[in-house]
Amino acid sequence: MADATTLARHLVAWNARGGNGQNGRADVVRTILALADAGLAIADLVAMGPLAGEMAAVRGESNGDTQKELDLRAHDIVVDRLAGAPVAVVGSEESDAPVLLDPAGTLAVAIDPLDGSSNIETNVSVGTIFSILAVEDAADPAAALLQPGHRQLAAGFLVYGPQTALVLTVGEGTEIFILDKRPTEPVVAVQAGNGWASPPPPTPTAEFVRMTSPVTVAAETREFAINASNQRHWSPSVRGYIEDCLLGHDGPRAKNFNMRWIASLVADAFRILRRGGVYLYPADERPGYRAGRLRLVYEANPIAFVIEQAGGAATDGQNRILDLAPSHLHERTALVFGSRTEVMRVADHHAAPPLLADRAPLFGQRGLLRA
Ligand SMILES: O=P(O)(O)OC[C@H]1O[C@](O)(COP(=O)(O)O)[C@@H](O)[C@@H]1O
Ligand SMILES: [Mg+2]
Ligand SMILES: [Mg+2]
Repeated sequence: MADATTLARHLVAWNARGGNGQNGRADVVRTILALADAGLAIADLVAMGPLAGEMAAVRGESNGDTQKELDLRAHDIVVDRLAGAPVAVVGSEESDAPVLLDPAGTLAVAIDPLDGSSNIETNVSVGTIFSILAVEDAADPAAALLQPGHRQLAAGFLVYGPQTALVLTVGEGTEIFILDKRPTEPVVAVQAGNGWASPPPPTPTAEFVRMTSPVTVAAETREFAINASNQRHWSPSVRGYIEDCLLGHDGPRAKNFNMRWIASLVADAFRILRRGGVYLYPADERPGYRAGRLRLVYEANPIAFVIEQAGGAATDGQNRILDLAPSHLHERTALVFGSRTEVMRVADHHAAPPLLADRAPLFGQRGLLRA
C-alpha cells in the first residue's frame, strides 16, 4: 500500500532531520531527485520498446561487456540529469573512464545505467542501479568511487517493470517508491461567470509515491536464484549448496525449494525484497568469470547496502560485500545476497566445501546430472 508521501517530501523531511543542509544532506537529496528524473526518462524509453528504435542493437563493447543502444541512451540520460546536480564525477558501467562533471561538486555517483541488458528486446524488467559517495579530495574526485561500500551515503535502484519502482536507502532502512502517473484533478472551482466554460483539464503527474512501511527481507526462504546453465563451472561449495536445495524435502534441508532467475539483477533484488529469497552469481573457472560477473562498485555495493538496510545480508560467498575495498571502477565480484540465514548458509558451504564425489547424487560421478 502507498501512503501520500512523495519521494521529494520524504527526502525533504530527511534533510530537515539532519539540520537542513548542515551535513551535506541537501546535496544528496538533489542528486537522488536528479537520478529519479533520469529514471522517468529511461522508463518512458523502455515503455516505448521498439517504437523508440532498435534498443537491443549492439553498438560497442566496454570492459568486456557488449553495449546496446539502450545502455548508451540510458548512460547519456543519467549524465545529462546529473550535470545539474552537485556531482563531481560519475563512474558508469558504460564508460571506461570516470566522467567529470562539476569540479565544485561534493558527490560521486557510481551507476549501472541499464541493468539487465540481455532482456531489452524481451519485454522483461530492466533497471538502473546507483550509489552515492562523498568526494573527499577535490583534486581527485574519481578516487571517491573506490571507497568501500559501507561508506555509501545513499544507494538504490529503479526497476522498469509492470510498475516503475524506485528502491532507496539513505542508511535509515530501505524504502520502496512506486511511480504514480495518474493525473491530478484541478483544484479550481467552477463558478458561473468566472470565465471557465468547463474545468481545466487534469494535470499530468509523475510522482514517486512511498509505500507505507519500510521493506524487510524475510530471514528465511525457500527460493533461490542462480543461472543454472553455468552449473558445470561452479565450485564444489556452490554445487553443494544448490544440490541441498534441489534435494528438497528428502535432502538435508528437509524442505522443497523453488527457483527463479530473471537475469535482471534489479528485478531479482526487488522480488527478494518483497518475499525473500537468495541470489547467487558466483565466481567460476571460465575466463572472465574468475572474479565473478557482476561489478562491485555500481552493482554489488548499492544492492548490498539496500539489502542490509532491509535486514538481509550480502557477501561474495565469504566476505561482507560492503567491506571490500575496490581497486578499480569496473572490478568484478561474486555476489550472494538476500535472506540472512540463507546467505549465511552459503557462506558455511564456502568455509567447509563438501567433497563432491562423496556427497553428490545429483552432480557427482554417479549422479543424474554428471559434472
Ligand atoms: O546472463 P546471465 O549470465 O544470466 O547474467 C545475468 C546478470 O547479468 C546482468 O544482466 C548484468 O548486468 P548488465 O545487464 O548491466 O550488464 C544482471 O542484471 C543479471 O543478474
Ligand atoms: Mg548490471
Ligand atoms: Mg548495465
